[in-house]
Amino acid sequence: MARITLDHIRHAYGASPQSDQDYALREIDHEWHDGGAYALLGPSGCGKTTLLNIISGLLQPSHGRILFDGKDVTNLSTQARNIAQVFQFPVIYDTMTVYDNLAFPLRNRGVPEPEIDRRVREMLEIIDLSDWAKRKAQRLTADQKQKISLGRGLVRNDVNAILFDEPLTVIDPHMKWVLRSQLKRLHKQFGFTMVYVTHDQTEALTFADKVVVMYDGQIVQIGTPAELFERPRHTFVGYFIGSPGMNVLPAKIDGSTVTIGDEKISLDYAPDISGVGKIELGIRPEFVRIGSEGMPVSITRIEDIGRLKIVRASFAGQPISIVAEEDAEIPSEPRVTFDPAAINIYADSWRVGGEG
Ligand SMILES: Nc1ncnc2c1ncn2[C@@H]1O[C@H](COP(=O)(O)OP(=O)(O)OP(=O)(O)O)[C@@H](O)[C@H]1O
Repeated sequence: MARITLDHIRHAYGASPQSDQDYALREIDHEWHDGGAYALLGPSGCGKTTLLNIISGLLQPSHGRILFDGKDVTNLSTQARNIAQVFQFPVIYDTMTVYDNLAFPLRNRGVPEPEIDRRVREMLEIIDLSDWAKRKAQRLTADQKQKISLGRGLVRNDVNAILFDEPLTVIDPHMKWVLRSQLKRLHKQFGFTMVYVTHDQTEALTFADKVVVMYDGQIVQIGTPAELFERPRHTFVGYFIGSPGMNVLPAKIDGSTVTIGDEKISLDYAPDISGVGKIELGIRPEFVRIGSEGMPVSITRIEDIGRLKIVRASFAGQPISIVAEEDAEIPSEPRVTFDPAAINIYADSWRVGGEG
């Protein structure tokens, strides 16, 4: 397995790019740990597949280098980089048996037959296809075929990294959950370096130790699920992670006092906002308390979601979401307070000040 260094990578699909907008990937400069499980998460078109293809060698970046364990592999093919890939749709040999499909990448590398047999049988157990080993792959369902693709990616233990591009799209919801848990277990057991592309936050947050959030051709934050929830570095991370997403309210700041409409909130620090245009306060709906204390709100709608309810309201002329316990009493003249430790201040969309 390898440590992956993305050394000042940029990529434009068109010739002679002029501005940032012409780049599918703007500058990316990061090092990913050997044995880490990373999820690349972001909306359609943000550059996830472009970055994955640069790591695998399917695409040469317009600028920068990619290194595996410090060795420059920018000009090496996928095969020479020794990468396993699992794509959105199954890539298997229909006319081979399930067993032979799994054995294929090992036979290709000259692994001795007894070792192949041991590893293929182990993988058949993991993907729950032992009873199907002797069947031709063409008779299988789409789910089962994709399980073979996953198995083919995981059966080799000599790869530098395993890359997954939305591999569970064709899998039914219950099986998705099962396979995701199995991937996580395999990662713990074998310590593969894994990079997993998805636009589904649940998938990213359950699979990865580190989630790489991408937006508009940039990595806006790399963090644990808890870090992304508690301290979103960019307002996009706040909106994108969490359901409902973070409340982001236009604000003004004077020293340590934030003003939203006519309401004033004191911080225990004075954010450095010199020379910045747009100021916003971010607070997650889980950290807004509703009751009879604090600043007035007017309620628009209440959505019951089981043990909790989501209150949609208007605060200082701005829409705001609040998560409350199912049995929380909401007074006829409701008011809100913000948990001071959960307030984030953003200057031109990037978080400023405060610890963490
Ligand atoms: N072969 C190509 N030629 C030109 N532009 C491309 C090509 N492939 C991707 N792009 C553009 O590059 C940008 C990033 O695309 P990319 O496929 O990497 O995003 P993504 O985050 O993987 O999206 P999705 O989730 O829809 O797959 C998009 O604006 C896309 O239109």
